[in-house]
Amino acid sequence: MIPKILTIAGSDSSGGAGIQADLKTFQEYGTFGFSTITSFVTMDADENWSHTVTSLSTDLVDKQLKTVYAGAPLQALKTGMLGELDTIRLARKYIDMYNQKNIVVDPVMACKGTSELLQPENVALMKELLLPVATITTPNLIEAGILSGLGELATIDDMKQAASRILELGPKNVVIKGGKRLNTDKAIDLFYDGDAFLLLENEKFETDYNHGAGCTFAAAITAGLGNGLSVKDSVLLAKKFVAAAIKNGLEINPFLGHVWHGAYNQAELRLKKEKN
Ligand SMILES: Nc1ncnc2c1ncn2[C@@H]1O[C@H](COP(=O)(O)OP(=O)(O)O)[C@@H](O)[C@H]1O
Ligand SMILES: Cc1ncc(COP(=O)(O)O)c(C=O)c1O
Repeated sequence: MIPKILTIAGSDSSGGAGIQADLKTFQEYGTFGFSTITSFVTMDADENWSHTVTSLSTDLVDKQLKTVYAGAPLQALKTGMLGELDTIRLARKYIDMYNQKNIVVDPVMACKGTSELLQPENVALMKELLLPVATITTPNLIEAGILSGLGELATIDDMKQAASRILELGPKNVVIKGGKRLNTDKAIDLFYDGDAFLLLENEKFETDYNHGAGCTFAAAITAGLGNGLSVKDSVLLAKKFVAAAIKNGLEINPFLGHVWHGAYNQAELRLKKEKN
């Protein structure tokens, strides 16, 4: 049976991040995507692409979750941008009610290109209710600094310290995305399962077309878990998947460029075609 995967996240109408990134990625992984939308992120072209986040009522979130969980069990769940505080409570309620496994918590706190934090008051509740049940959490460098309480992270050693602190909050695994922000030649992420640190590296691409990279990476890990891969293998494959998506990023509008979620499979297909 095809793995069923749910994303509880915000909608990015521009198509690169949020729910849109998640569903595209789930599909690329051959899994069946479900969604519960928590909020809408809209961007204003007259205001230099400034972001506005409008949250959905908790009642509507509840109705979506009821719909999703009415069917058979879900093999994996990803959380992204969470709207109201009650939405976080609801997510936890459904996780407990349906004994949900394979939970990826992407602790989305800000959109790329904006320094302003999105719903900072959510961070405390996410720490309290979602991180303790997470199979893995996927903070970027800024989010890892905030979750760990260590502030600015500048080195791999800083990332290791942050990873240890984040694991104390309850998730079974953590991957901190050094990505473009870490001052290294390669794009380096740090995976930690409580036993050993593993550095994941790939070429750092010179591109600004990276909108949606974080969502795509977390969605790929979720779909890997849903497909039955181990946590480590899911992370290793997701790193390749998102690297291809960034390498083949697309100019979408005058303000930003998106990762191309279909790039990894298209490259595979091309290779297969060339072999035949
Ligand atoms: N310029 C880049 N070249 C290669 N990989 C990158 C680049 N920027 C980010 N990545 C990778 O993309 C994934 C998402 O990271 P990042 O963009 O930092 O997340 P977020 O969108 O949450 O800030 C990570 O695996 C990171 O290493
Ligand atoms: C709904 C939503 N979720 C998450 C993000 C974070 O995106 P990224 O994957 O680029 O970090 C954004 C950014 O615009 C968004 O609109």
